[in-house]
Amino acid sequence: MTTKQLIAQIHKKKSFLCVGLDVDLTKIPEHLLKEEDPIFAFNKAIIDATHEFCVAYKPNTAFYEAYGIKGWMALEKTINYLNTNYPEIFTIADAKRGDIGNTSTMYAKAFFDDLGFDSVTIAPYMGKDSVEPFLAFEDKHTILLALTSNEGAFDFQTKKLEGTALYKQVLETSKTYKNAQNLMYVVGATKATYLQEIRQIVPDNFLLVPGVGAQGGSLKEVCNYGMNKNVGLLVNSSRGIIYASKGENFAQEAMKNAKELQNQMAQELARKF
Ligand SMILES: O=C(O)c1cc(=O)[nH]c(=O)n1[C@@H]1O[C@H](COP(=O)(O)O)[C@@H](O)[C@H]1O
Repeated sequence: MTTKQLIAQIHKKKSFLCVGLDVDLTKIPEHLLKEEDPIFAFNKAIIDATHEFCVAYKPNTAFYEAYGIKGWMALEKTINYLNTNYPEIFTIADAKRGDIGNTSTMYAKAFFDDLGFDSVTIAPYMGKDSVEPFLAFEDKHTILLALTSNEGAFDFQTKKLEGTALYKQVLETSKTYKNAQNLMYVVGATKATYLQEIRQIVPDNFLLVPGVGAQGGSLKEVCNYGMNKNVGLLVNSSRGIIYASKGENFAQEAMKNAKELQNQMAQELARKF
């Protein structure tokens, strides 16, 4: 999906919500555990109930890898289900990869060619030659970790190196990479006050913003500081939506939570556009 198509979907649905599909078998309704593939059954129900209110889904691959071959097959079924039934939805493989060049090429093939995701999250620590193999897929998006939502972000990301915070160097340097126009960046909602400065460095790129909901980030602050002329935001909530209820009505309750966030987003969009 192109950035232009993503922006059109955001305006059409009045939403820049990304629903995180972080499936934990201990948290899903018990009746689903009897299904042949409980993870996919859960995802299918959540997707069918929430797709009207969001523009993206983000399965975090850890939650699939943890269940071995069955988990990986559930991930494959989930992305195939999305690509077949909801091709207008932007898909993110939250895999946080990045390695020496030839290995990154294989990761890129896995998520872009084999699974058919629109984008993948990448850790920038290994630098240019670890990121460019993902950017070589010109019709795909590479989402680089910039300033993450967790406490450990202060260990390295905000530390100054030659006078400039490391996360700012990630933003500046990655702009020089080949096909940098296909870069998006992760900025945690819990770090919303940093967004003003981040927008000075990357005014045009989309930002994937996790951390509203379970981690306590504020959607309003994210919008105030992070929205650009093309909206430029995908705000993710995982647990806050998909685990709204453990009962038979889990999908309806997830829909209510997705709709509530979408409503808030529609108000923010109406203020700006
Ligand atoms: O790359 C991410 O998506 C990510 C980056 C970050 O800084 N913080 C963060 O929480 N995430 C992911 O976003 C999701 C947040 O989930 P909830 O806290 O349940 O909404 C998880 O899949 C995290 O791995």
